Amino acid sequence: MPISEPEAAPAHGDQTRPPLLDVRGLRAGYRGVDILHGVDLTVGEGEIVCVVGPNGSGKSTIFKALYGLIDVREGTVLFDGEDITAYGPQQLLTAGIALVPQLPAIFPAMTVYENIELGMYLERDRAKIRRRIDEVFDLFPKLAARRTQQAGTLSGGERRALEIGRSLMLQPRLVLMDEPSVGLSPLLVREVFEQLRSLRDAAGLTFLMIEQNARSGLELSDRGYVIERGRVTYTGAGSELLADDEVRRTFLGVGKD
Ligand SMILES: Nc1ncnc2c1ncn2[C@@H]1O[C@H](COP(=O)(O)OP(=O)(O)OP(=O)(O)O)[C@@H](O)[C@H]1O
Repeated sequence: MPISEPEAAPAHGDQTRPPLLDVRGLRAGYRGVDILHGVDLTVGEGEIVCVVGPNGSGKSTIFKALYGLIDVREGTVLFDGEDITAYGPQQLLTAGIALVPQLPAIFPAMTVYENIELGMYLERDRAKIRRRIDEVFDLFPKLAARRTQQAGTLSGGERRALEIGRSLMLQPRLVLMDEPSVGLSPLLVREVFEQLRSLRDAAGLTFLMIEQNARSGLELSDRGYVIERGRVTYTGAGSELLADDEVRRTFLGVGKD
């Protein structure tokens, strides 16, 4: 639906509580040029929210600004009510926000177990690390079965699961995912999103992702935002956006039925 209309209630997330992530009037860019022109975006606890938009519309810039990799020039970012606008990556991790990058970030010659362990590389308490790895393996039985296998031998979907699993070592509440579908077949994309849903259900996690693949991103998320030229132009439940003629024509290359 167009941004001027009231936002649809998401299928998940407690609407009686303030959003877990509340981005207001975000303005950011590179050198003297603004790329984001006042982006508003919320993510409720337990939601899977996806940001889609054409190439160069500013999706990655939103993540860079949220993750403290570029300066926020105007606007605020609240996380569970805490002002995290100026936080850098380490502070964000401590606050409970993890980032799963788009580029493959596994160490192929190390085992699955060792790769997961790296998610807590600053921790010295071995017993604590082992406990947490067991908890992560409980959430990812397929990885648990491959704990001694070299990570380089995993399938694309399993590698993505490994990256997500490692990001959970520090027990984040919100996981930012940069294009989870990149490099995966449609079947594996579905598998990864199903994994996100079960993590949401089993561990109460919340996900915000950016996706170039607008169709699968919107199909598989609770709610979506469409970004065009650094502004939110549509928002609503993923299914509503997919059914919207204008969104379909503009982003999905589908004519009016
Ligand atoms: N480091 C940078 N320096 C200058 N301009 C940049 C930089 N990174 C991105 N841009 C510009 O900012 C704009 C938005 O880029 P961004 O990567 O956020 O878009 P995107 O929506 O993620 O695109 P894509 O879907 O192609 O990944 C583009 O015009 C891009 O050229």
